[in-house]
Amino acid sequence: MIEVKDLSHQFELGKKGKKTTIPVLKTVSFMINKGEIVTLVGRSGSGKSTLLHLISGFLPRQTGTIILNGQDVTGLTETAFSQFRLGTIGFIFQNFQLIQSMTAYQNVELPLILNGVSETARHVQTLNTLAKVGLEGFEHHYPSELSGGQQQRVSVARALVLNPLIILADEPTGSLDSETERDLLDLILELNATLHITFLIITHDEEVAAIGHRSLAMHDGQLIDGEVN
Ligand SMILES: Nc1ncnc2c1ncn2[C@@H]1O[C@H](COP(=O)(O)OP(=O)(O)OP(=O)(O)O)[C@@H](O)[C@H]1O
Repeated sequence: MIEVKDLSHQFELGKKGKKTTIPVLKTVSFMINKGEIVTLVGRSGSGKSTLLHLISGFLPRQTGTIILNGQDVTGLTETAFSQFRLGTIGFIFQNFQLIQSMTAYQNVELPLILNGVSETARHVQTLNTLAKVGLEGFEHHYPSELSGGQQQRVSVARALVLNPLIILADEPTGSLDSETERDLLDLILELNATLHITFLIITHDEEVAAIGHRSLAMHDGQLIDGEVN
């Protein structure tokens, strides 16, 4: 489902004539099968977010190959990648990244609007998805009127609404207390079991790492052997 081959990345700092190159990823290769939950662990600065941003196309690839659901995305134009991403990948972030001026309903409806779904179908899918994450009755609440756990559920619903095959998550429980964290982990396990969504989850948290079928460990931009839980 996710295949990464010889992916390297470097950032350039400084102005012309005084440029410094920082190698952040060094020929990273791995494969994740459909339906796996894989956690990505490693010290701060080891390159985890950079790897996730390259897989999602948020950062332009420099060298190496990324294949998602059998499609080599490295040859796609930015527009084609955006379209592909919309129907294939959902995202969950530590700080939820909800649009504050929109209700829970509107936040979840947005990907459907971007994907050209009709208003009637949008209504059904948005309500169904909010129900799936246990947020019936909270449709008209703004993010500021929801708890952290509820906001993260809205962001999970937004990630789910276009039926993605893959969900990429960057420290999804980083802003949650331990009880709310457990609820979110149970939701991830349920989505994986019922919808067979493949998850790649960056985490520093042992409880999160424990739900993975496997763990990939990064060190200084390189992948050191993954562990099977
Ligand atoms: N836009 C950028 N420009 C320059 N350097 C960057 C940029 N983004 C990240 N870096 C550097 O790349 C390295 C890897 O960063 P990255 O965010 O991928 O690490 P991480 O493992 O996700 O860390 P954390 O666990 O703290 O989120 C760090 O040294 C960081 O300073």
